[in-house]
Amino acid sequence: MDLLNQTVKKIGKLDDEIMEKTRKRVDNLIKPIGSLGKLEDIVVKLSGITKKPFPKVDNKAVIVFAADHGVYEEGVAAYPQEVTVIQTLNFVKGVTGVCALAKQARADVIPVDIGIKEDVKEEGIINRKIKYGTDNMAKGPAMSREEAIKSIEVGIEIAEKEIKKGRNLLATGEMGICNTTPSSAIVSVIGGYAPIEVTGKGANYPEDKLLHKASVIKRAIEINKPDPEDGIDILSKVGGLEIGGMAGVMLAGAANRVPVVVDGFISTAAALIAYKIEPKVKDYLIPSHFSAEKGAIKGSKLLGLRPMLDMDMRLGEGSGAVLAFNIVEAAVYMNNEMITFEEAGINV
Ligand SMILES: Cc1cc2ncn([C@H]3O[C@H](COP(=O)(O)O)[C@@H](O)[C@H]3O)c2cc1C
Ligand SMILES: O=C(O)c1cccnc1
Repeated sequence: MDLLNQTVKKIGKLDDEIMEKTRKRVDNLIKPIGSLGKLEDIVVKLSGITKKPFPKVDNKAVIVFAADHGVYEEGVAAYPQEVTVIQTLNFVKGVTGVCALAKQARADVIPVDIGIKEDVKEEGIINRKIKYGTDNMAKGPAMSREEAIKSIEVGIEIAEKEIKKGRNLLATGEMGICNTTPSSAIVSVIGGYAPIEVTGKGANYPEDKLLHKASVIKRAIEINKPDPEDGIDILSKVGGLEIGGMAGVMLAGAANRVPVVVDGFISTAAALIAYKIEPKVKDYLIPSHFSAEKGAIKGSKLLGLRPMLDMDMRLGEGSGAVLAFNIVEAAVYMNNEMITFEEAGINV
C-alpha cells in the first residue's frame, strides 16, 4: 500500500504555462490555425505532461500483463483458457498482433505474468505472479483487497523500472482469456449501467449467449456489491490481476510525468480503476482507438477521453495503443520540424 500511496501522492497537475506556450507556437506554425487537428492537441498535452516545450517520444514500450480468470468456469468465453499462456509465450517470440504492430512502430513489448493459472518459466517473461488466476467472481470476490493493491503495485514497479531506463512513451496491453467479462463488470459498476448494456462478444463469444454472459456479470455484482466510488474495491471484487497491473502503469506514468497510451476496452476498464483511485491520472492518458467491443464507447465517455482512431479493432494486447504510437510520434514531428510564420518571414 505504501508504494501505491506514494505514487498517488506524486501525481500533480499538467503544466498549464508550458501548455499555453506550446499551443501558441503550434498556432503560429506555418498552417491555418487548428488545421492539423488532434495532432496539435496531442503535442500540447505532451508538453503539459512532460513540462517540456519539445517533448520526445523516441523510447516506446507496451507493457503487456497476462492473467487468468476464475469466472471462466461460468462459460463466458469462446476460446480455451490455455490461449492465455500460449499467447504469452508468443509475445516473447514476437509473433502476436501487438508484436507485429510494435515492430512497425519501433516499440518494445514487455510481457508480464501477473496471474497466469500455470507456472511459466520463459526468459523474456517477467514473473510477477500474484496468484494462479483470480477466483470466480460469480461466487465471491475475484481477489482480496491486498492482492488487488499488489497487482497495481506490480504495474507501478514495472513502469517505474522502464521509466528509469529512459522510456518516454508507455502503453498498456493485456492477455487473459475471459477478461472482457470483468471489464464489462467494471464499466457497469462505475457507470451504473445494466450489465447487458455493456456486455459484448469479446473474442467472438456467440451473440446468442450474450444474455448468459451478462447474467454472470449481474450475479457477480449482486454477490460482491462493489463500492462504485472505491477503485480498489471494484478491482478486487469484479476485476482482474492484469487490469490492476495496467492501472498501476497509468498511475506510475502520471506520477513520473510520462504519457501512457491506453489500448482498447480492457485497458479502458483499467483506466477507470486508476481514475477512481486518483482522478488526475486522466490527464496523463492518451486513449488510442475506439474498440469495437460493446461498452467501449460508454467506458471512454465515463473516463471523459476520446480515442483518436476508429479502426474497428477489438483485439486488445496493446495492439491499438502501439498503432497510435505512430500518431503520437507524428505530433512530435509536427512540433519539431515545422517552422512558424515568423521564421518563414511572413507577417499575418
Ligand atoms: C488467440 C487470441 C489472441 C488474443 N489476444 C488478445 N485477445 C483478447 O481476447 C481476450 C478477451 O476476450 P474474451 O473475454 O472473449 O475471452 C483477452 O485475452 C484479450 O486480450 C485474444 C484472444 C484470443 C482468442
Ligand atoms: O478492446 C479490447 O481491449 C478487446 C476487445 C475484445 C476482446 N479483447 C480485447
